Amino acid sequence: MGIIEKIKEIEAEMARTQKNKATEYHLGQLKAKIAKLRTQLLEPPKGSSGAGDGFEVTKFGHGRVALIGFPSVGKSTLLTMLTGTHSEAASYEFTTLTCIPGIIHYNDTKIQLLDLPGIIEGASEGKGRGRQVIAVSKSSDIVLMVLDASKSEGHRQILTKELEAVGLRLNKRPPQIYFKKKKTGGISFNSTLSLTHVDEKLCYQILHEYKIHNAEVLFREDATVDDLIDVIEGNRKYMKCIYVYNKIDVIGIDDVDKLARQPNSVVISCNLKLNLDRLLAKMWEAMGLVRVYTKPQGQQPDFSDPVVLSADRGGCTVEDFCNHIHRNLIKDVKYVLVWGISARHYPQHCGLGHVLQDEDVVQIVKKKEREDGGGRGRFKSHSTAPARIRGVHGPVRSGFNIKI
Ligand SMILES: Nc1nc2c(ncn2[C@@H]2O[C@H](COP(=O)(O)OP(=O)(O)OP(=O)(O)O)[C@@H](O)[C@H]2O)c(=O)[nH]1
Ligand SMILES: [K+]
Ligand SMILES: [Mg+2]
Repeated sequence: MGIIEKIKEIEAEMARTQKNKATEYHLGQLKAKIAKLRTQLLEPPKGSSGAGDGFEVTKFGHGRVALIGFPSVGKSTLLTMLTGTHSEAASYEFTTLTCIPGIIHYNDTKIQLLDLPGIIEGASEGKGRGRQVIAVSKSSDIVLMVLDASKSEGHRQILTKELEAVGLRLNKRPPQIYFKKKKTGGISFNSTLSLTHVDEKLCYQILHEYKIHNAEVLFREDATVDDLIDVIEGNRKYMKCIYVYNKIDVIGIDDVDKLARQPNSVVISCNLKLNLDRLLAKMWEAMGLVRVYTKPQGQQPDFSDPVVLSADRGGCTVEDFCNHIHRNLIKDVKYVLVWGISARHYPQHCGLGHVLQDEDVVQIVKKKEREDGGGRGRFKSHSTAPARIRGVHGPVRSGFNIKI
């Protein structure tokens, strides 16, 4: 029996089993069995490199966004609109057969947008190009799930299930469960609060299913069996997802309003060019990119070319910033001067651990080098730059006046 058949069989058994206190251990065990099989399913076949079939597109820019959706929801139309790169669009399904990259220029950064073939129910088990599409979406920073506003709301659930089946967790944070395998000592099970979904016995059973007999488990929230399995599997990818409802030109205003009010959702129309700026703003926000402008000593900051950092990819500290500029720079840095949202006063003297925020300005002060203006006190008395009020003032550069 193949892996998919085994999964189907267990799913059928779960559907047959009534949910109650007496069956919860058995159901938990079945869930773990399915999770293990799904992980097996994800292992690339021997001798293959994973995605394959022209789907490996070189990463480019400061972040990567994948367009995931059923066929003919308008993914390719959207890529063409946002990037200017042409991707064939047509009224028949599966027009796009491979991965097509484009570049969005936004807020002085470059974001790689990937158009992908449509996926359908069963994609996680290899239907259509599901496996390749999913591999590419895992390689991206966020997902735009493109949906046809005129079609069933159920599509969103189906796609979410497909992505969950391969270990993607959309708009969720990792469960607050500490888990560490040990060599000896048995299993220690603890929690910082009273649990309503999992007890010691159930936890033991799940661990047993994974042949884990020595481990430390600490629940820091009232997590579920699924959460526990996610933590044990350890291969889940937590990603932001924006639900993009396209084609609002063909539905009524009441329906548009309902869709627009859902969390993490944007309603658009490619045909009428409606709300695309809102989509870009949401996408940007979800990516959490941090632009840092460097200010050479004695000169105005260079506002044309930010160093782009990200908390998810590499971190946003002063140290990350320095390493971004040059990997040997760090040993010469005495401290840095920071202007912007992360600074309490301008300029703030900061060490390597200081966490930078979007649109901060940084001047590096090297060892054996005098800082700007000959000293902190004097510099401070000259710095009158007002803190930027988001959304009211323009970007920091316009309201920013650094005395040099
Ligand atoms: N009414 C309307 N139609 C749209 C809109 N955007 C795209 N379409 C149409 O929807 C059809 C499918 O568009 P595509 O861009 O090919 O969709 P896709 O998701 O890339 O499709 P596949 O590559 O086949 O998965 C085309 O006929 C488009 O013209 C829109 O905002 N409103
Ligand atoms: K199409
Ligand atoms: Mg397409």
